[in-house]
Amino acid sequence: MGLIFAKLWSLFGSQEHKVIIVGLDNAGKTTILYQFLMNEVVHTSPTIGSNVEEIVVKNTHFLMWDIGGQESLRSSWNTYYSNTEKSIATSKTNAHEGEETSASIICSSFLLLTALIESDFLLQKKNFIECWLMRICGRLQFSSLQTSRT
Ligand SMILES: Nc1nc2c(ncn2[C@@H]2O[C@H](COP(=O)(O)OP(=O)(O)OP(=O)(O)O)[C@@H](O)[C@H]2O)c(=O)[nH]1
Ligand SMILES: [Mg+2]
Repeated sequence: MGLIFAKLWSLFGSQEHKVIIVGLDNAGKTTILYQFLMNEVVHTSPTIGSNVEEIVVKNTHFLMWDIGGQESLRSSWNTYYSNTEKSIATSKTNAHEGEETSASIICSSFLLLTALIESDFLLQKKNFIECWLMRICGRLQFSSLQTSRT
């Protein structure tokens, strides 16, 4: 685990990195963004367009883009992908549609969140992030991937 984190951290360096949070409407993207930022669950409304916030972990700046997931907005998702190094995917726990989420995005999500979990800054969010990851793993049957990374 430590080795994976070291490799990831060397990739991140001390620059600014663009991260997008994608998923279907009502999946919890905006909730996650502000949970990262404020460590609390905030009241949300459906996102029209996007929200963007900066999170600083040590010297690394993550520009987090939370993109609206309503059906009418999904055709614009690809416009957010330029210069994006990492994506965080969200899926509903009780919706069949969640399976549309691609495995590659889930893998990226694992890599980024594994790094964030190891950082001092987000240590207090460890339980929240782990629960969320397990939720995704359970939904998409990725438990073997999680095991292989520990
Ligand atoms: N029970 C439960 N509710 C959640 C969770 N995450 C988000 N919610 C609720 O789900 C609703 C939608 O959350 P949002 O974060 O606005 O969803 P979103 O993915 O940003 O939705 P769009 O902006 O429409 O794409 C809100 O009422 C949240 O409080 C969760 O983990 N558990
Ligand atoms: Mg939203």
